[in-house]
Amino acid sequence: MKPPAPAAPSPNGQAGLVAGLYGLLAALWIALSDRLAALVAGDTAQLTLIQNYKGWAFVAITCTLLFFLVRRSLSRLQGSYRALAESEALYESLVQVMPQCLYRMDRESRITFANRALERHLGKPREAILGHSPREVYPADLAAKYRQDDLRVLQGETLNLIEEMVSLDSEQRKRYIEIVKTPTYAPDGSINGIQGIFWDITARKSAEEQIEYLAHHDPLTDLPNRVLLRDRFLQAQGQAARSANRVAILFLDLDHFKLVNDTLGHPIGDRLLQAVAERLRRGVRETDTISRQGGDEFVIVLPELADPESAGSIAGKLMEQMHEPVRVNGHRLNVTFSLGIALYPDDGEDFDTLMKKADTAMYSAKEAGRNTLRFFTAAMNVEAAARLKLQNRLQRALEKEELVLYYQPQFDLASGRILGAEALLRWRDPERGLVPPGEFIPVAEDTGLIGPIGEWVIGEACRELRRWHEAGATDLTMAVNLSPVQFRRSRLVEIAARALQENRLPAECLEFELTESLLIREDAAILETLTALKGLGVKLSIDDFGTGYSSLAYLKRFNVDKLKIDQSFIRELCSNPDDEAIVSAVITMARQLRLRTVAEGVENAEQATMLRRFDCDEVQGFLFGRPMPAADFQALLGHR
Ligand SMILES: Nc1nc2c(ncn2[C@@H]2O[C@H](COP(=O)(O)O[C@H]3[C@@H](O)[C@H](n4cnc5c(=O)[nH]c(N)nc54)O[C@@H]3COP(=O)(O)O)[C@@H](O)[C@H]2O)c(=O)[nH]1
Repeated sequence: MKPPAPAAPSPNGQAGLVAGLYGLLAALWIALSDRLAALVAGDTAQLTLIQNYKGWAFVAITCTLLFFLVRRSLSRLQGSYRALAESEALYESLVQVMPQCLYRMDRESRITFANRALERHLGKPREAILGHSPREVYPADLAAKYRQDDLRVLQGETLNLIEEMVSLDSEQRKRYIEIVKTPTYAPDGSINGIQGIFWDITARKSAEEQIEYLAHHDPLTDLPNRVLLRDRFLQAQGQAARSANRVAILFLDLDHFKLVNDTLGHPIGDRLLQAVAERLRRGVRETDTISRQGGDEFVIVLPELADPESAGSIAGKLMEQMHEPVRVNGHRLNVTFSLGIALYPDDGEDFDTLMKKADTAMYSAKEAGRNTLRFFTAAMNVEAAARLKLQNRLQRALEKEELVLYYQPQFDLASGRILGAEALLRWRDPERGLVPPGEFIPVAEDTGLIGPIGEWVIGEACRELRRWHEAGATDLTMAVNLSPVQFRRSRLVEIAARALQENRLPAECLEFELTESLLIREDAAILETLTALKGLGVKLSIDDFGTGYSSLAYLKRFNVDKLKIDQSFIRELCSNPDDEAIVSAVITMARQLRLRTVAEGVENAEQATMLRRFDCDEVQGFLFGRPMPAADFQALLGHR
């Protein structure tokens, strides 16, 4: 917008006023002075005298008048000069200290004014800027863009121009600026140039870009997140709809990742996720999108697939890629995952439906034993609904006191004396009756419910053992199963110590059954917990011995007391020479290491006879007694 002209007194008007006043005074003097002199003079001599002096009087009066008028004008002018100088100084100081870059240009885009901020921005002194045009400062494409904008301003098409542009600073780095350009006007109102003010918004721009990136990526793995994945799926869906191809959604969940997190700690878990992300990246095409959904879940969108089999073979390759263990901080971790596949348009049209179905298929792969893949089928929906229901109901089972412990007796093989029992969890579900632990413990581990459930099991097993001791069976022991997940989540040592103290039980009559998978992890926290448990005086045994890992080093490191030979070796002990050899070897080795042995799953007398021949210390199995409710176990004790 053209600026309004400042309101100043007109010089012609001022001069005309002075001349008019003077003319009026002179005319009045000429017309009236002689008459006035004749009127006031008493005689001719007096009149002559007055006439002699009246000319001088006129000069004196007009000089005085001129003096005051000129002085008034000059002091006004001086005031204006002073005000102008002050405003000029103010303007100059503001313009020079302002952080924004300010410049003026003529119609040919030659810079006629530049403030210090612009000098700093360009890294050049004012002399090197003035008289030059952006063409000499910026690369051709940038200068051309600036000139285009300038022409619009010069034509008055766009008077104010605010836009984000790219500029180059003194080190030729790309900077983002926001700029306002307005025309400048000559006194006759014509546009004679451009003035521009711009400021650096690079920091804001990169913060915006960072926010934008974070909104679409997973910070741990740098992979796209669900938001970006949805976008990519929509693009792939559009292409597939045109080409009559398919899009596959692969839902991957690492097997036993919780265990890694819970036993080796979150930093190792994070590194593992990063390593897995890297391997997945290597296993897919540029056009495929891998994303992390959070936790240990990854989702891959495969666009433009000709047939469902292609999705299966890509998924198979990804699984093969995991065969090589992942090395993290000196740990060699075997990584497998369960993978579910849903296809567009076969299994659904929209992203959310397909994600849900791929997730359901992944769960089905987990249930099928993990480290496998499943395509979605309609029957899986029914299973998924059942699993969700189980999760919700298990949450309430503990509060509603629906969990119970059964006790399976353990015997000294040589004497047949009852030594104690293993506490085995059951869920007395009002809908389904007695539910075995295998059906709900994995769900409890997945949801974190194993913490409170495990705490209740330890407390209840100790209360029951107290009852037996009070009934006189003070030599009996109680074995309790521990889930590896309980090791990091709950305060295991504190819980065990409290249960023993509240029930006034000696620590050595409580035994924790641990899995081999827990012990092979070289984790300081696990070692610390096990050492503290041993410090309390409780016993440790290794459950399902022989089915897990072949490293026996942990037997020494964790100071265990007992090996429980897995029932899979006992089942065919009398008919399979391999099982016979394994059981015999384990018992011999345990004896050398001064560890006790328990054979579990003993179902017939032949097995018991052979175990006796091998000098096995203890037995547990249906031959001697099934897991039973507390009342039945107490009755059993009454008959000893
Ligand atoms: N973290 C926790 N895990 C628990 C708890 N309670 C049980 N469990 C785990 O569930 C597994 C299965 O237990 P269950 O279904 O009770 O089976 C036990 C016995 O019933 C069964 N058994 C015993 N003798 C025989 C036999 O002669 N034949 C035969 N076919 N089965 C038999 O073996 C299971 C006991 O095994 P183990 O623990 O290895 O001694 C169970 O293995 C636990 O892992 C719990 O409170 N917390």
